[in-house]
Amino acid sequence: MAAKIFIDGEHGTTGLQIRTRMAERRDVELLSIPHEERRNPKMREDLINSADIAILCLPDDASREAVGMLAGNNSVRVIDTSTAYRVNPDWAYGFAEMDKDQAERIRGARYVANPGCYPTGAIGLIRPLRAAGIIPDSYPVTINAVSGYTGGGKNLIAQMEDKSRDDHIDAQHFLYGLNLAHKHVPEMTTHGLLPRAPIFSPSVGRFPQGMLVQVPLYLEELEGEHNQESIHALLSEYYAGQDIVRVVPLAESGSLARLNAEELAGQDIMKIYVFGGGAHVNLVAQLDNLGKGASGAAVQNMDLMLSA
Ligand SMILES: NC(=O)C1=CN([C@@H]2O[C@H](COP(=O)(O)OP(=O)(O)OC[C@H]3O[C@@H](n4cnc5c(N)ncnc54)[C@H](OP(=O)(O)O)[C@@H]3O)[C@@H](O)[C@H]2O)C=CC1
Ligand SMILES: CC(=O)N[C@@H](CCC(=O)OP(=O)(O)O)C(=O)O
Repeated sequence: MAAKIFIDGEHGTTGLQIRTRMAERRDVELLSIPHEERRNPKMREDLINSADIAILCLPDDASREAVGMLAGNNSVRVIDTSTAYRVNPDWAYGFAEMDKDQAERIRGARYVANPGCYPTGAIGLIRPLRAAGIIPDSYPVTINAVSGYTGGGKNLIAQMEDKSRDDHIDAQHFLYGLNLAHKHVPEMTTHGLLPRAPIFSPSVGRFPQGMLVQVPLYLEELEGEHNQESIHALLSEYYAGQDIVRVVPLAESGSLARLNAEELAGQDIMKIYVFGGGAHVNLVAQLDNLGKGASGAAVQNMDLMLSA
């Protein structure tokens, strides 16, 4: 029998992309809410409680409200794409490749918190080196990133595209999160296995989908003797045996003069590059903020849960 899936927030940016990815599938039955009823609490509550898996594509507060609608229900499983539960130990963190047992945790979980787009890149770069003891506790980790503007949902999309709005943004590229307290920092710290918060500086470019996340490192400050090759070998081994997170061979990355933030738009994979050489390396993750950074990961997690 087809599994019943309800996407609460199906008319938003992340929800629509999940719906598109499931359109041709016969193994799932999508329970749908009409656009004009999308904020109707009674209808949402009925649909959430009728699903095998509810995928929440809502702002944090609305996600918490949706989870509250499941009081007394012990069967519906939840994937939440918001920030609300990402560092909650009762929820499995939905980044299947982040360590060897994570896919199994997701498969067996009732509650799965889908990672943020920036944390997917940052954790993907940092966690293997922290797990191996190569980035010491004292290392001052910094993360710089650029996202496509769909990362800000319907509101930012309208601000970027609609010139008639009072709050129209005409910049080609802007920094934000200038107080260095972006909502993703706790998630990067926890799942990056960092003993203190990294400095995270996000930015947005005038392109809809795509993302680059950079973690530059001083090799001499790492634990043990390291060079570009040894860091690359460690990451390659860490991500061996699956094909969603791909470590780009040094021969390929070494021949690049530029890296395009939009390269993986429309794809659900993430590529990891080890640039640099000499005294420094720059670890870079390239992904689609709506792919492995949101909707692609949600569908991957749903598939894991359905395979339990
Ligand atoms: N966009 C991205 O790249 C990523 C987004 N996320 C997260 O995914 C979640 C959804 O984001 P995104 O799709 O970008 O946002 P959007 O603003 O594009 O979509 C959110 C949807 O939720 C609906 N909604 C808002 N409040 C309520 C409510 N109280 N009850 C029912 N429906 C409601 C909105 O309705 P209305 O049309 O009326 O506003 C809209 O359809 C957020 O938590 C976001 O942080 C995570 C990773 C990446
Ligand atoms: C470009 C942009 O605005 N991006 C969003 C994060 C996108 C994302 O990962 O969303 P959640 O963590 O909210 O689920 C932001 O910085 O708030």
